[in-house]
Amino acid sequence: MAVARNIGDAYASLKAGKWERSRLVGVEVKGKTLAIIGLGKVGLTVARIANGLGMNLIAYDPYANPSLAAAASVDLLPSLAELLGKADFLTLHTPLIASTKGMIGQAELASMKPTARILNVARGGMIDETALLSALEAGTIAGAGIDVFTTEPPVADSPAARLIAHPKVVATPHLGASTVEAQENVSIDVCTQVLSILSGSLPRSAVNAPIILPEEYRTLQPFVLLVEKMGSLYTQHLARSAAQTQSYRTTFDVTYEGSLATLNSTQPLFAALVKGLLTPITAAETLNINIVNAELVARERGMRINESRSRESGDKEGYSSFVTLRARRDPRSPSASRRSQDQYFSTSAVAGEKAGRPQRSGQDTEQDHVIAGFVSNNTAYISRLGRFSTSFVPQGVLLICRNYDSPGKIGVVGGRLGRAGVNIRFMSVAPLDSDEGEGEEDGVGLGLGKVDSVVEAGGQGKGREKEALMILGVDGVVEDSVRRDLIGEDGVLEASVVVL
Ligand SMILES: NC(=O)C1=CN([C@@H]2O[C@H](COP(=O)(O)OP(=O)(O)OC[C@H]3O[C@@H](n4cnc5c(N)ncnc54)[C@H](O)[C@@H]3O)[C@@H](O)[C@H]2O)C=CC1
Ligand SMILES: O=C(O)C(=O)COP(=O)(O)O
Repeated sequence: MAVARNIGDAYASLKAGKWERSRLVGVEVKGKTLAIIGLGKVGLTVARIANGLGMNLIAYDPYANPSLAAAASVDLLPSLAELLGKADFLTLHTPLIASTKGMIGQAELASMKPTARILNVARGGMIDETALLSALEAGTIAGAGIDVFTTEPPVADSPAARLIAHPKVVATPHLGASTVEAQENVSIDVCTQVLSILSGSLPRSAVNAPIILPEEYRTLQPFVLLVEKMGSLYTQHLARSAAQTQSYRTTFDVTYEGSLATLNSTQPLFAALVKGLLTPITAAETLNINIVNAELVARERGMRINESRSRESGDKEGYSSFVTLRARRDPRSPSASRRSQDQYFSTSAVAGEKAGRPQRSGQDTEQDHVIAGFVSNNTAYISRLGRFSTSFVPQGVLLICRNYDSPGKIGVVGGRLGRAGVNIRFMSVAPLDSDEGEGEEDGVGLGLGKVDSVVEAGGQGKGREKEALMILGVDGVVEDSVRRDLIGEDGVLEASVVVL
């Protein structure tokens, strides 16, 4: 605003005792084109404010999130060259890195309108100070607003110092973040993040992690919880044995479907999966898993995690985003060996690809264990557990029973828990998934270290009867003696207790 209305020059002139109204006529920003280089946190904030001022918004940022840009009414252009010729105001909001250093030099300035005004409040060095000075003097650029310089404070007589002295330049001594509120917010942000990382949550803005914008982070958050619970449920309920789990031979295919597939980064989900898989079998103090170290931890544990995305399935079970975790126990199985070692750690499979979609029915191998889930109203739900279709909130202590789908089972389980004084918070009966055949063992169950959930099989002789799962959310502890009592001809085939 100061550059558009010649505030710096006007201020100096008036203080010098002059009254120069006609020399200091400015321009409106309304209806003008604001070109933004770098549509990150600051760039997007600038765009939203400028939108309110009635400006047309264009941006160049090869890594920007197109949906966030569209939501802020910003037209993302494919090249810097296309952007420059259209700009009435050009504002830079990138970091100073190799690709941005000197990005606006003599040639770029020459390609701009002579009425254009340039702002750099990001980092000194992105605009060539000597070239800008010449363009202002030649009248091929109308004005500049500069908060940051190649050397701070600028050396006397340097191009930066001459820019500061130039009447067409509004200059400030790196004051972008210098407000009472910003300093307070920065302090709060730092403390909040230190606290959250120390308590085991994901870092939101680590410098050595991908950029995840706050909007994206909010979308991801409930899925982070879902995926962590899916991993934990897998380890506690579906992994076949502690020995196999601890050696982590298992290969995991995790598929994000629907709107989740459009996210820039799924690294928080990857980290949550690793954390969930390890939580039930790892000492708490070694569990500080986050987006920075998750891939390393997975590699060290020999876990093979293949992420893929699919934009399809928006209508799957009525939810717009869906996560499927498929565990393949033998990485050398035919389906696994098709992928190269490197691809196991791929975190960027092609959006819309069909390859990563969970394969159903006939294509499930015996060894594959499947857990699927979705988020509704910010709450995570499990929609498939092993061979069974279900819908429950994965939280707290759960007693999971596999039984023949015949009358009386609920009474047996309810009665035994009642006698043990265990309160049932909710119960969900899960039939076989419609794609599943009957009578196959699904390998449910397994006792795992920290979680007291040894499973025993009973009544195996009736293999042709249809089965179902009973999932009970309970308050407090289910003693192992109670769990064992449930297993038998009249009750259930398997029972396990998981803590989520
Ligand atoms: N003057 C001051 O006091 C302040 C300056 N800053 C500076 O503002 C800049 C932006 O900060 P944030 O928005 O928080 O950063 P950010 O990391 O959220 O956004 C930077 C954006 O630049 C984009 N980018 C990276 N390389 C690019 C390239 N070659 N061409 C086009 N776009 C590219 C990235 O994709 C990203 O969207 C930083 O340099 C920061 O240090 C930030 C706050 C205060
Ligand atoms: O946050 C930034 O990038 C800044 O440039 C702010 O700098 P400061 O913290 O005021 O020294």
